Amino acid sequence: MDLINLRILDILDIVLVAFLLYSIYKLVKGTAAINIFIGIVIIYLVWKLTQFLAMEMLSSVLGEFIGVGMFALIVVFQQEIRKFLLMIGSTNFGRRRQFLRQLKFIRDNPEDTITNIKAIINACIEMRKTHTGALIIIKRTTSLDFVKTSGDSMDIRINSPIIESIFYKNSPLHDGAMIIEDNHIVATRAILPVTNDNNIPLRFGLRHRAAVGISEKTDALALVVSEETGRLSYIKNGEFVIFKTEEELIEKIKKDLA
Ligand SMILES: Nc1ncnc2c1ncn2[C@@H]1O[C@H](COP(=O)(O)OP(=O)(O)OP(=O)(O)O)[C@@H](O)[C@H]1O
Repeated sequence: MDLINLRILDILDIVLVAFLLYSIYKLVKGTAAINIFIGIVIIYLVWKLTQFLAMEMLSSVLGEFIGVGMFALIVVFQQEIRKFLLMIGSTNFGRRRQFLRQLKFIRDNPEDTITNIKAIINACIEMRKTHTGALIIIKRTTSLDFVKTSGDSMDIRINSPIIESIFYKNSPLHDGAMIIEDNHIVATRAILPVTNDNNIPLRFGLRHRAAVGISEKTDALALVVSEETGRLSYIKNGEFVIFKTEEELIEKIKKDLA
């Protein structure tokens, strides 16, 4: 019986390690960190080999290096570790969030709690036509207080004309990002952290880099209307999400907010 238990646990152990390694690989894939990740794996394998071959000196040097390296890793992979923890946190909290939302419906007015995605996308469609640049951030679970404080605080229930007029080129509020929480615009002119990802094509400037940056550091969703091309982009978890039609985009955002 014990043997069977041990085997099941062993399999579970291997599956979990494989999942962990795959998650780390997925996070660092396409970034400069992939080379560091491969470097660490190589050093670890060489260390294990020197231990196996009883090469005392080299093994102890590499052992020391790996010991100190753990702290260095936390510094080097700070952003990736943050993203990883966020990824775990948001999947676990997904259901709880839905439950809390349902509780909120009972307590609050649904017009305040359910984000009017259609109104946001309709505003984006209008802004596309006129090549009006826009950067809209929708909060999920992570607090956006640290970016809200960089802009102007507001409390406006979402509707398309308001969004369009905020981003209207001559509006004093058009610069920076708009922050949305539930069904309210809670800040405008917010300054977002810009991503360091070198893989973003050069044609994307600071507006897009800021959208990628905030979606890397938090679980917020970002919508960008390009002033240059009129293109509408949807960014989640630091990546551009592909969609064919506006209806498909609305469905995707609905799902991501659920
Ligand atoms: N860190 C930031 N946080 C919030 N908004 C920003 C940030 N950086 C730039 N922006 C906004 O993006 C606007 C223009 O940026 P830029 O032209 O470099 O972006 P872009 O990605 O090329 O977008 P577009 O395609 O609209 O030109 C700025 O005027 C500002 O409103």
